[in-house]
Amino acid sequence: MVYRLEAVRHGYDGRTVLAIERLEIVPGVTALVGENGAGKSTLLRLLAGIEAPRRGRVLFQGKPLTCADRRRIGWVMQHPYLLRGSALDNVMLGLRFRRGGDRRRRALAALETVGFRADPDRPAAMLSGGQRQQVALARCLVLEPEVLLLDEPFSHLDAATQRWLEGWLPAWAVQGRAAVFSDHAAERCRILARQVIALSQGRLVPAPAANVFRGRCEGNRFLTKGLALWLPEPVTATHVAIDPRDIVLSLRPLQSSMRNRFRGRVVALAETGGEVRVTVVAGERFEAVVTLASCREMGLTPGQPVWVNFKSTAVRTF
Ligand SMILES: Nc1ncnc2c1ncn2[C@@H]1O[C@H](COP(=O)(O)OP(=O)(O)OP(=O)(O)O)[C@@H](O)[C@H]1O
Repeated sequence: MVYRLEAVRHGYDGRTVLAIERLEIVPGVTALVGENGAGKSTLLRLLAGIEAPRRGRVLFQGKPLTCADRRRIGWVMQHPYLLRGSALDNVMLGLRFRRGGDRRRRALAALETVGFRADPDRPAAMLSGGQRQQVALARCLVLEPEVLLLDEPFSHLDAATQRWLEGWLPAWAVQGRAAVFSDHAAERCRILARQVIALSQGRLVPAPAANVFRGRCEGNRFLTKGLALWLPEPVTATHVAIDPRDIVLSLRPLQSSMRNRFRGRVVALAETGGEVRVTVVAGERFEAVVTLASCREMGLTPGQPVWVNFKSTAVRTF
């Protein structure tokens, strides 16, 4: 195990933004997924040792994380800060305090590893967002870290570089190494990562971070702002989550045992790898995943009325 978090509470200005009772991160690729402000970057900063939690412990390879461990952990920020000078200067900079000669050769090799195709002597100020990400990644890799923490690494990359990173990340995170990245694309997280950590409002959620609604329980109903959902049994909870794959869309009310049925309207459709993610507003904003074939069969288009159906047992509470 690479990390273990125990009873961690962290926040700013007296506000708790992260509350994690227990979390273990294993070697390989781990994805952090959640809405804007869910706490992904905050968690990455704790894993990087840049900030210490207000309460609780972050263990790194079984021992409390210390400043000395920081040199074994590479951290690439969402908006990497590059210094003046060339791309190559930026990568060589990290090697200033490291032993071993031929810093230029090592830095060039790191740039090549991350697929940097521009002139290494090009001033950093003239690089694109994606190239800056690559330089920041190379600057980490040249220090040969055991762990890589990447904050939304895909967000500024063009399609080709995204594909490159999708292939590179799992290939790097082998032999005990760990890579943790945050992302908004739940699909990519599921494909790339061995472990997906879903966060919502600073808490771990036991489901993909889609269809997470806040509210209160009343018997075996859960009341959100816009809906009353059926639960299998009365519980106490402040949130519910429904896996998008547990939602059945239909053009007419279904004759079935599914107790949760809501009439709504399609607002967006996004195709990924033979599947379509359909966003429907039906009291709340739902995401459902359907096959391309059934999407075509139903003739789903934005604005179309549809029914959102799911079983009470598909509603997870926490
Ligand atoms: N330095 C800070 N000072 C005050 N509040 C902060 C600070 N950093 C983060 N926060 C707050 O903590 C919460 C979690 O923020 P965080 O950046 O970790 O979320 P995130 O999941 O990474 O979001 P995004 O996907 O938008 O980057 C937010 O409400 C944010 O406003």
